[in-house]
Amino acid sequence: MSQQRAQTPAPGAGDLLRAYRPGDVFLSSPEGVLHGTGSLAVLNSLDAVPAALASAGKDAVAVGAVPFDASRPAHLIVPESVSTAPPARDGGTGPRWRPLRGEWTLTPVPAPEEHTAAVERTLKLMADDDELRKVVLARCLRLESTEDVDVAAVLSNLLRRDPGAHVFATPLPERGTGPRTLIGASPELLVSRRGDAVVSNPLAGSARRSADPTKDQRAAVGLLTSDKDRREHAVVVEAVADALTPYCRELSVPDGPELLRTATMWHLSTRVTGRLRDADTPAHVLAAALHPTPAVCGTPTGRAFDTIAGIEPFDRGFYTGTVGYTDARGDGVWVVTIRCADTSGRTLDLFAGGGIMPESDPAAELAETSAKLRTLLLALGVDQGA
Ligand SMILES: C=C(O[C@H]1C=CC=C(C(=O)O)[C@@H]1O)C(=O)O
Repeated sequence: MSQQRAQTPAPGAGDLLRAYRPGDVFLSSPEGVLHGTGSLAVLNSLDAVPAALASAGKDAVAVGAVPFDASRPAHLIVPESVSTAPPARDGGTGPRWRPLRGEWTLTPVPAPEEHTAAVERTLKLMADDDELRKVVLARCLRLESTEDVDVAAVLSNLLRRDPGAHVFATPLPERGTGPRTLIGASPELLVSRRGDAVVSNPLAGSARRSADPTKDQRAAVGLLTSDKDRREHAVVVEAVADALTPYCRELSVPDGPELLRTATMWHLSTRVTGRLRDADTPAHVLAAALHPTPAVCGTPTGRAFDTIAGIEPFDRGFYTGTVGYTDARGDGVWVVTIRCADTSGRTLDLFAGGGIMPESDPAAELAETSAKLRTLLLALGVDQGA
């Protein structure tokens, strides 16, 4: 395989954003920005990453997406050329707002009342099965435009609204409607590895933010003190700690969650940190061990997975999978693929889900998915009910 090239002189985050074209890979996180062009290799499994990186040079990276159903093919790329930059900054220095052209038609799949009914069915299943503690149910919102979707503009708007999020755009296998892209702004770090330092930041438990500061603060305090949300969150932290324990000689799990805010949502958040037992364990191996956490699937994993397959009337595809990169040293960042869309041509499929606990209220769960869909809708300039 040819050697991957790195760009010099070092560019800034804004330069990389301006250079992005559909078909490229772009990942921005609080740790830095990565932009890859061209492709030395396309891999359909995380298992193929080490061999591909070994032949692509000492600074090579493999980057891309793994679907929710990890038994299905991943889509990972070893780009021909990779540029990196320090993190995108907050405080008015972000990219300018880029309006999208065209008129939108919105089609929810399933219809909102069917999602509520699906939550009710799930609650019934949980009532009949003591072991089924949590199931994450999602819905899809299909947007059709009268114009081709300007993916670079959506990426720029996501980054402008949420510079601290993990903002990503990565190509997916085409489906006959032109280049296809997975794009989003995830607040949830599945795992990062730098040397022997490991970090995972599970989220679960959500409240919609408000433009009114008093209401916004009330929503945050309500979330932090909600027993139901703290239990929903604890289930995820427990699973993350269990999955990382075999790989870590030290693991630190805070006693209780703190609040994390995005432009549209409050979340309960726990930052789990550790030190690797074997410093040769690469980032994507940790990601594979963690995925799918109960933030996107449920507890126990197998039973929740089957429940989702029996109830959700659409294919999650890459939504609730993981997206990220591993480099030739084994360092990398993998995030949970949420607050995202699968787009090609004039179509965007948006997704949002929420954790169903035995005490969940179906109407509140529907409202939570609507609030989460706003991350993408607002980046598209669509400010109407989802
Ligand atoms: C599944 C999603 O969110 C997860 C991450 C954070 C909070 C969640 C919740 O409160 O239910 C979800 O577990 C989504 O945004 O589609």
